[in-house]
Order: sequence, then structure tokens, then C-alpha cells
Amino acid sequence: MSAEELLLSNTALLSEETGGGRLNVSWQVVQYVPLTSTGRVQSVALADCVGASAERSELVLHCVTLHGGGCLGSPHREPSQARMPCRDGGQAERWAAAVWNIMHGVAPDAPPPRQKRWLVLINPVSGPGHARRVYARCRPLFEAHRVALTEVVTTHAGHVREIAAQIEPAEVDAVVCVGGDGVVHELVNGLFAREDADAAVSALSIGVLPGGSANSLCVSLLKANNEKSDSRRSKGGAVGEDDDSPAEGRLLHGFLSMEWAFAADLDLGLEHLRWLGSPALWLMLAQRQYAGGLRFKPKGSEAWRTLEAPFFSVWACNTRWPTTSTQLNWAHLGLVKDSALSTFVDLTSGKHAEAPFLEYVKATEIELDPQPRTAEQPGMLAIDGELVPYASTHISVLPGKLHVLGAVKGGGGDACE
Ligand SMILES: Nc1ncnc2c1ncn2[C@@H]1O[C@H](COP(=O)(O)OP(=O)(O)OP(=O)(O)O)[C@@H](O)[C@H]1O
Repeated sequence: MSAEELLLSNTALLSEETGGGRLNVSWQVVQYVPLTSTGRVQSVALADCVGASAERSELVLHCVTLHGGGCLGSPHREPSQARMPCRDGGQAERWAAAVWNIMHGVAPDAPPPRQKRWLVLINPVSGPGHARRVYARCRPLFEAHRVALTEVVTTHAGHVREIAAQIEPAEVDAVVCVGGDGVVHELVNGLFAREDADAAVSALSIGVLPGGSANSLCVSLLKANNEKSDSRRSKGGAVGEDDDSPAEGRLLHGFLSMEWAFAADLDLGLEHLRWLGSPALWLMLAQRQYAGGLRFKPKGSEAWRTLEAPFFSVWACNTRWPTTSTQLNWAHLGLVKDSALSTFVDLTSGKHAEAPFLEYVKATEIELDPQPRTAEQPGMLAIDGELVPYASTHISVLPGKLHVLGAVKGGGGDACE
């Protein structure tokens, strides 16, 4: 037995003989220690556990365990089950109930936590059209997590916004989007458009399963945990037009980013040329420079700071990735003033934030007045990867407004929230 396991048997919240061995559980680990030295000791971290159930005389722990890492690439999670033998069905039932409570931070013999109610919105045409398949893989984990599920497959662009207007916050705990960032963007703006926006946004959590093409929110959440998402670039799946795109002068809520110049051109303007690969696209864009006004309020200051054109790329984001900050109370504003291509290639690692050609600041407010690059191709501006009018834009950061479901680094008792 390892030192950690020995320690557990001394610090267990609950410990019981099963006949063939002993079950122990602490706030962090469930452990089965067989009586015979030939039997296998099993230890399961509760941080990897999404559910506990009883099957005949076995305690079944439903897990999403980490695989890979190091030379095997980024770690990623796979569903798995750990089965621990009990004396009989009754003991298995009691242990399943106790472990479920402990996963939620309550005493083993306390009344069970209230069942969560999740509304799942599946966009069948997002990205490469795999959303239904992605959800079918994840559904058993939601069931193991004892969530009451209401599922809606979206039928048209704008459907999520319509649903967001009608959600009854007292009847739903979380809305899980199976699709790309566009669906989350629609949901967020649908919620903020409600008369009771503040109450609705603070009552509901938002979840996302990666079914889109970029899945930036998912990638950001998992990268914060140093894990890998199953995201792919679109292979050309059809996506409908959203008639509800913002008009000039309208308030819009973003959860991810504001992109201007190179970043927006690369993301939105050249989708049809993505087959060329990133280096070729960067070379095409390297000569582009943009004029415009850009000022911002640095974190901790009331004085505005102005930056001088020309710009190559401007990117403001409010996620943990690609930077490593754990505070989300400001936008990370990255300004590339030269097309230093060789270093920019490192975009996905986040190292570009430290690159000498990039000015990186933390801002609480940003004002952008983009000027046309040429009459034919003025340029693009995007919020959360969605095209918005190429016009003067004011951005304010709303700290801690949204609650997002995601794995908690180092555990915390509930791997699903
Ligand atoms: N049934 C549907 N038919 C047509 N369009 C839809 C349908 N359901 C949702 N949409 C629209 O699809 C758009 C894009 O969806 P989504 O974000 O899921 O995919 P994506 O754009 O491929 O992914 P990403 O944003 O990660 O690049 C949304 O803005 C939404 O309005």
C-alpha cells in the first residue's frame, strides 16, 4: 500500500469492512483495500469522479480520468468506471449515497443534495456537424451525475436566442450548449436582452460541449487546466445566417474576445483559404496595416491611455487562455504593431503574450475607432468570432458576470461543475 493510501485509512470520513476487504473514503479519495495481499488496491480521486451508483453488490464510481501528458501530448479525459466489491446490495447502496454526498462537500449521512436541472441545446449544424455525436458520448456522464436533462435540438439560426428569452431561471440550473462559440454567444446575448437580465444571468450557469469549429471557450477552459479539447477546424458544415446580427449602435455582450485587423481577417475573412495552412495565410496578411484610434483604461487606473496607429493586430480577450492569469476582472489586450511572423507562429502556446513585438496590457475599458484599410476591403471587427459592424466600439469589462461550468484544477469535489 502506498503512503498516500495508508494515510487515507487513518483520515477516512467513513471506513467499513466489506467481507473481502475494506472501503475507505475521505474528502479526496475513495479506496478499496483487499484483505489478501494478492488482491488489488483501488484508489479513485473524487476530483475525477462525476457519479457514484450501486450495481448489485458493487459500488460503481463513474469517472473522467486523465490520460496522456508529457511526451504523450496534452493530457485529455476519457470516461471510465471503477468497481469496488461490497458485502451486499445494501452496503453498495449506502456507499453510493455516501460518496455522492462527499463529492458535493456534505457529510456522508446528510440528506442528498438537490438534483440539478440542465437544459441542453444542441446545434446540429455547428462546425463539422458532430454536435449530436459529441452529446451522445457525454450524455452517460450527465446521467451518472444524476442531472435532470431537458434536450432541445436547434432548428434555425436565432433559435437559442428565442429559448434564452423564455427560460424560467427558477426551473433551470444550467444551460449547456453543444456546438461552437456562436451558440454560446447567442445564449449570452439572449439572456442579457431579458428584462430580468441580471437575475437570469446570476441564476444560470453556462456549459459548453465542443461541437463547433473553433470551440474557443472550451479550449480556454481546458487549457486553464492544461487539458486538451476535442476541437477541430470546420470541414465546411453548413451554418445558417443569423438574421439577428447586431446593428450599429446596439449593445452586445461577449464572453470571449474582440478581434480587429489581422486576428479578425485570419479568423473570418479568409475561412475559404484555410486549406493553405497558417504560414501561407500569415504571409498573405503580413503586409496589412490598419489605422484607427485606440485608447484604453489600464487596470487600476482611471486615466485613459492612447495608442498610436498603425496596428497590425488587436485582440482583447477575457478568458484565462492564452494568458495564465487567474483573475478575469479585465480584458487582456494584445496589440501587435509589427508583423513579426516567426514569433507569432507560437500563438496557440500563449507565448506570444511575452513576445517583444506585442504590447500586452490589462484593461478595464477599451475604445476602438477602426479606420478603413482600403475602400474595397475596409477590415473586420469581431466579438466572440462573430462579425460586428466596422464602427467605433466601446468595451467595458463586467467582472464575474457569467458562471461557466468546467473542471476545477486540483479537484474540488465535483468534476462537472
Ligand atoms: N438548426 C440550425 N440551423 C442553422 N443554423 C443554426 C441552427 N442552430 C443554430 N444555428 C446557428 O449556427 C451558428 C453557428 O453555430 P456554432 O457556434 O455552434 O458553430 P460554429 O460557428 O461552427 O462554431 P465556432 O463558433 O466554434 O466556430 C449560430 O450562430 C446559430 O445561430
